[in-house]
Amino acid sequence: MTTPNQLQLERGTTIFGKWQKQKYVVERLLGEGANGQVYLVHHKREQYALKIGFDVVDLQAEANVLRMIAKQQPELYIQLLDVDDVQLPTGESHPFYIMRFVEGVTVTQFLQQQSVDWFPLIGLHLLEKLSKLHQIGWIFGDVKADNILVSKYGKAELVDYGGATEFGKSVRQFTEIYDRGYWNAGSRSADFKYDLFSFAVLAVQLLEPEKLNAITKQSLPQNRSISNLLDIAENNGQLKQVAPWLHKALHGQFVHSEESLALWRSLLRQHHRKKVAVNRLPLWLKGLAAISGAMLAGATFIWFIGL
Ligand SMILES: Nc1ncnc2c1ncn2[C@@H]1O[C@H](COP(=O)(O)OP(=O)(O)OP(=O)(O)O)[C@@H](O)[C@H]1O
Repeated sequence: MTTPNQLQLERGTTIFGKWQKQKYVVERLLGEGANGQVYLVHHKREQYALKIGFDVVDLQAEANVLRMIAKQQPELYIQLLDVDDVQLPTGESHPFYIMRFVEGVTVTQFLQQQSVDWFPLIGLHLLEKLSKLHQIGWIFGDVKADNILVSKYGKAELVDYGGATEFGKSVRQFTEIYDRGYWNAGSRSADFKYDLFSFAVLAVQLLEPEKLNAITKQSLPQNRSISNLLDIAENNGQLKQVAPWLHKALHGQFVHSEESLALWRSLLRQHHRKKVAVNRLPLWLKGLAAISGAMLAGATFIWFIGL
């Protein structure tokens, strides 16, 4: 049996479905993970993503989840076009399914290529998607950088619904550092707060990767806690802007998903207003503001050491 890292479909390979008799032509590999490989393919002049797996039961379960969510929440634009098996020239049979091709690069690459200033807007798009999923009683489960693709203008999409789980069930698939249990902050039972927690860890990871890495490497499992994450956030300008949101998400204090979305939006608006106000100041006033800022910092320092 071929193992995940042995399978390699060359450009131009034709995938012919055993049962549905549809034909797909491979363009290139989009990505791979523990459950399979995802290829860009074309079919009747349209581009799609084809996920080919190694375990029939796992892939079928994933396809069933996609089908269910697509039906219940059309606003997520999930498409499941075909589910079938293919017999490769090696004689081996593999299950596959066809879904919408999501354009973009991973969120980590996007922030590196553009700027971390895009993070609040990308975060908003993601929270909107998560909230749509929560509305129908499902969580995404495996919120992590590799499962977020970002295209032009910071438009973010979730890929890999393999971890999607109905409220109340045990989370089907998760990645350690984004997991609430890993931080001794709650169970692995699916509720909307689970996704929001992972999103908060993701925020810290995207903006302070080294500091987060140091904590996960150095601290003993029993000593890991959300205060480690909040301490990092306090000392980062971008994270500080959304600190009230991170605090609530990490403590599991949001009452529903829409509340979290509304808070993120209002923090974004506040930040935007501040930026606009500073940009509108005449140059001489900006200088004065900078000087008074420095004076304020100095005064605060003197006040501190005087105590
Ligand atoms: N619909 C899609 N459009 C474009 N790229 C995709 C799509 N689905 C998946 N990918 C790419 O393929 C990669 C691997 O896919 P996926 O995460 O589904 O595999 P996996 O085996 O379930 O991975 P993991 O082990 O992380 O769970 C993704 O990280 C993403 O880069």
